[in-house]
Amino acid sequence: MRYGNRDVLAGVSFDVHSGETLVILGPNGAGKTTTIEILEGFRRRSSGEVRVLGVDPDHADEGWRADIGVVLQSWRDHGKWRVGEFLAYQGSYYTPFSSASTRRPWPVHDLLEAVGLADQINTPIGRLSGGQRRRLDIAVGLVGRPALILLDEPTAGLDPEARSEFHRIIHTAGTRSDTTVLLTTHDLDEAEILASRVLILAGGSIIADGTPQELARQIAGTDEVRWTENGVPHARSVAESTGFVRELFRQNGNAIADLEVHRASLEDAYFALVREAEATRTEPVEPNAA
Ligand SMILES: Nc1ncnc2c1ncn2[C@@H]1O[C@H](COP(=O)(O)OP(=O)(O)OP(=O)(O)O)[C@@H](O)[C@H]1O
Repeated sequence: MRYGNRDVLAGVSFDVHSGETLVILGPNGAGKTTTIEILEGFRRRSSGEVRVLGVDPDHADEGWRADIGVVLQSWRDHGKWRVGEFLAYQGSYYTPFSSASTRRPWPVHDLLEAVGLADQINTPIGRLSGGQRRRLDIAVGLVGRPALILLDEPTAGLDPEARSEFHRIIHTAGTRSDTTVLLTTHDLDEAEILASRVLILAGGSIIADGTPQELARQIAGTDEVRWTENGVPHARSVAESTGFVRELFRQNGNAIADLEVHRASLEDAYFALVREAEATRTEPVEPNAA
């Protein structure tokens, strides 16, 4: 993707498999929204190949669109509509695309129940709180029971309870078991909870691609195990903490107390990778002649 003479995405190449939850991480301006918008068909790429559910999004038809759910960073304003009637209206678009295997749309009452907005069914959208509004955005993304759902920062502005409800919705609530989810977030804990795979974008390129565990191990390398033995503190960095702890207990289980295992986290990996990518992009500074 190029704006003017500036490439904002270059050499970005990845596959997403059916049923996967792919989380795209990256600093501000990395190109996450641009990537999602190209996949949605909202933005025309400058060059390259894209197939989404087997179709080029730049030449897709209504049937393709009905298979895709979208949650944008912010939805257009429909302040005077009531929540229930707005969802029924959005859902009616999907009726012609209903089949025996995928009943469309998702009935309004059930969907509002699933996203925690059942009590707001008659509330005008303009009177929803920010978090309730975000739940509605998510409901709009799900109303067609999509095969693929694309979400741009879906949990921005949600309180911790709403956030964890959202995680539950993404995992289960009525979505098809083979639903593929692609989402962007700045929340590394969320990525660790949701992702079957993580892509890290920085400066318009993919700098990492793997499961959260693979990325954490690849970068941070080791787990930290701490314990006391007969009251004496010990600490050890090990590659595989489960086996180490098993052996520790086998050898001297009764003397061991205060066991703590700190596993290498996605957060450790994320910061290490982004720092490395940013360092290699920085122009070398001329040494001072003095
Ligand atoms: N219409 C546009 N014209 C020119 N440049 C643009 C346009 N839209 C986006 N960009 C640039 O493309 C780059 C990628 O932007 P994008 O919004 O995809 O990043 P992002 O990773 O989603 O960022 P954030 O985390 O802040 O949402 C940025 O440098 C941005 O300034």
